[in-house]
Amino acid sequence: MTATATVHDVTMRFREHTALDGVSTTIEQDTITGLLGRNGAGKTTLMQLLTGHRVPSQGRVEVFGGRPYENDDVLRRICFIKEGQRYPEQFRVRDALAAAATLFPDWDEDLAQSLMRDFDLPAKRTVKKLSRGMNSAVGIIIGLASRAPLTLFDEPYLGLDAVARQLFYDRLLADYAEHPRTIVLSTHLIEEIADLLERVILIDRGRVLLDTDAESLRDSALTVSGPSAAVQAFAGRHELLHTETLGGHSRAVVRLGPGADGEDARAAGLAWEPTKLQQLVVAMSLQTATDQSAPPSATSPRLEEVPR
Ligand SMILES: Nc1ncnc2c1ncn2[C@@H]1O[C@H](COP(=O)(O)OP(=O)(O)OP(=O)(O)O)[C@@H](O)[C@H]1O
Repeated sequence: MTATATVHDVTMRFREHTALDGVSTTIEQDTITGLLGRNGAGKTTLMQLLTGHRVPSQGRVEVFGGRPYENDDVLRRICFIKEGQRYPEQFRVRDALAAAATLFPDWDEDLAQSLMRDFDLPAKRTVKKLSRGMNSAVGIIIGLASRAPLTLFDEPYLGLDAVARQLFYDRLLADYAEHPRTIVLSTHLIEEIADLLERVILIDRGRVLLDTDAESLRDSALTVSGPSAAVQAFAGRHELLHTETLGGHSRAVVRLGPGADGEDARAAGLAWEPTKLQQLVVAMSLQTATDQSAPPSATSPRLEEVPR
């Protein structure tokens, strides 16, 4: 495995608030990584560090072997599409794309034009007259057509309808297959992108809860149901993440011990089904929420905006 980016024991503080707390991870080359987590978990902050928009309070971030902050050699290989990205108001759509074309050495104009048609974007309309979804489509087109060796999409969907989102996933996958590169995607629409992901990083309250390949993650948890006593006994042999009980019947999300699979649940007299990525993420995030009686922010007297 070759790393496109490595994050070594990174802490990011905004005055009293710790947005990232001792985070270490690797973004593997030519993979699609999903950056998941609840609101305020620290996803955008991590992306800002990877793209040189911020410098960590502690620790080290390396992208393409160098520190990204003010490092042109690294930054010209990165495309970062932010949530609700804005463009200069006087720009027409085609001006925004033309500006992007000058920024990214691997820009593919044919791809940009074909995506314009897919998303039905009017080239001559000024960006200030675009709907929210159309504005997001401009970001998605730039992100894909940049063919940047490291492309990050931070919740790129604001206002984008289901058809346009599906178009994004399809075109991303098709272009990635032909031109492998490193893609990081943060989203709350987990089930929609679950099949796209090769790696998953789950962040919760500034810490990494999960950092694994999507394949083994899919096999690592089961949702079991049956008589409460049997569910409890089964969960006791593995790791219980979440449970719901009604009458004498329980349904639980269980993280399996080594070598275990659905057959073990069946042998225990339980019905089982694979746990969807979204269920797993919710269960793990809720588990840490109940484990920690007070959220970290409760100990922060005041949150203040810290300018760059
Ligand atoms: N400039 C800032 N000044 C102060 N606090 C900040 C700043 N930027 C982020 N934070 C705080 O850091 C934490 C992590 O924020 P971040 O934007 O990284 O979360 P996120 O996982 O991207 O959330 P969301 O899914 O809601 O976009 C939050 O508590 C946020 O309020």
